[in-house]
Amino acid sequence: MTSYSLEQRQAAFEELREVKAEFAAKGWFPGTSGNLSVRIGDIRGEEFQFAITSSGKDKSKQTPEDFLVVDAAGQSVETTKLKPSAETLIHCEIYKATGCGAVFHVHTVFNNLVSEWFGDKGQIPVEGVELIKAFNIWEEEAIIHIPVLPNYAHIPRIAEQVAGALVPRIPGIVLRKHGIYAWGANSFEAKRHLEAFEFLFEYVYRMELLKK
Ligand SMILES: CSC[C@@H](O)[C@@H](O)C(=O)COP(=O)(O)O
Ligand SMILES: [Zn+2]
Repeated sequence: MTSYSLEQRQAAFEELREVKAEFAAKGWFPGTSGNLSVRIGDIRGEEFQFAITSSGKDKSKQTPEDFLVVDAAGQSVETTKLKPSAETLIHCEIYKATGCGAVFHVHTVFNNLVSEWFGDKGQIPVEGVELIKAFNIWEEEAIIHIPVLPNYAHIPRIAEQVAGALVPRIPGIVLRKHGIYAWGANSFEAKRHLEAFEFLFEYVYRMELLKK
């Protein structure tokens, strides 16, 4: 059963459309990769719905078939031929575990490089960089650790590990040699978090080279 209005659905699609265009301009959707979602309405018990990008589309193009609405199990709640993102179950797990309002996923060269460099350690350390304030971490010279999970072809296998891998104050999780999932209370916050993560990954990558 759906618990949102047509206006809410349209507003969610519009929000996704804007973020998608901005990320596309940064080159963050190579080869049809990446997926974006925003929750529509509140989480009611275990029930919630969210708008998500449809699978396999060129996310740098804007078309009338870019988004659809799914439920907490990742099933479409609308009669449509569109398929939700192949990684919808990961979004479901992040919404359930965090109660967030938006989840954004991109593949970039920097997130792939650092995920592999620190993959065996299971976390990417970031030491004393100002931009961690984007995560509302205000301690001076704080050291944070961004979790890295192994990447599996079978998405349910990834999804079942998400909740256990989350680190409370870090609004993101990296899949090794795949990409990052970042989230926030709404799309504004999720975007701020994702942009901060990508800045930090480039910083970490370049710093590792400087140390050599
Ligand atoms: C085309 S490679 C990327 C995909 O395998 C996947 O990881 C991805 O991010 C996009 O999948 P999608 O089903 O379009 O949401
Ligand atoms: Zn992906």
